[in-house]
Amino acid sequence: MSATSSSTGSTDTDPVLRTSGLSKEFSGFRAVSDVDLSVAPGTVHALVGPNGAGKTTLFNLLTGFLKPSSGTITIEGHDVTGMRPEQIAQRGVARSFQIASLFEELTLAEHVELALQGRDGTGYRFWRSDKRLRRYAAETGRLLDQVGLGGMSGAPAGSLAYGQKRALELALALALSPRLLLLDEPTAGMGVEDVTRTIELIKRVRADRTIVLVEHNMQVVADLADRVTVLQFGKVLAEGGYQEVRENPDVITAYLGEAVA
Ligand SMILES: Nc1ncnc2c1ncn2[C@@H]1O[C@H](COP(=O)(O)OP(=O)(O)OP(=O)(O)O)[C@@H](O)[C@H]1O
Repeated sequence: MSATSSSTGSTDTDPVLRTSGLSKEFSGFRAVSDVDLSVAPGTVHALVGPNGAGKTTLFNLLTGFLKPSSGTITIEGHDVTGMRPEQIAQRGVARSFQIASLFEELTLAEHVELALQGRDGTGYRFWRSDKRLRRYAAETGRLLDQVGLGGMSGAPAGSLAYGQKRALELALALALSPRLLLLDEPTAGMGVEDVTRTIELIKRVRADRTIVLVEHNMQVVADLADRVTVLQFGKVLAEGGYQEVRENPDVITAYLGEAVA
């Protein structure tokens, strides 16, 4: 016997995330069409594809921010189809937060402490919970260190540079101790140095978890992804290792089409 059974009845080689026939229509337009996706435990799985291929829509379906028109989503063997984002989060899934969700005047430490309170279900009552927040000080420090913001815990989020804000978002997602981490374009809008730093950061935090990332930057995909799913027109065009998919003639044609457009 090579795989151990967990309390959910799944094994450690079963997919962490699986979709079957997953589709999303917007007024009759199929943005995601019949997608079968299987994400193996402990892997970094990239979703790529030309503009408008359906990556963000698929990401939003996986995290419960959109409800599928048809098909199913299972996480660690549990059917989560149609569940709300917070119900999916309770299953050990976190997505990267958007910068818009940061509060300019709250410090980095306060952001992380609030995320930790949210994880523990103690609510977000930060205006009367000084004692509670101190409970989280050590964990907060560790998380900020992990994303390279250790020396800045008392700084307001509004004072951070763009790359640092993205690093803080990652710390907020990690605060939920997710087994499955979903990252939507973690390097979007970054300069070369921040991209390199983010790649190293994701390499550090990938231990003991599974990561799905939507990413345009092929260098990032090449460096990080064990498996790549290429989408086009809402459908899976190809899947495999990075080298395998980049040599796939259909993928080359899809990206050339985008370059010409
Ligand atoms: N809420 C919506 N209503 C109608 N159409 C939508 C909606 N959201 C997305 N679409 C359409 O669905 C298709 C897929 O969009 P999506 O944003 O998922 O693609 P993407 O691969 O993430 O693109 P990009 O790389 O440009 O971000 C596009 O044609 C888009 O216009």
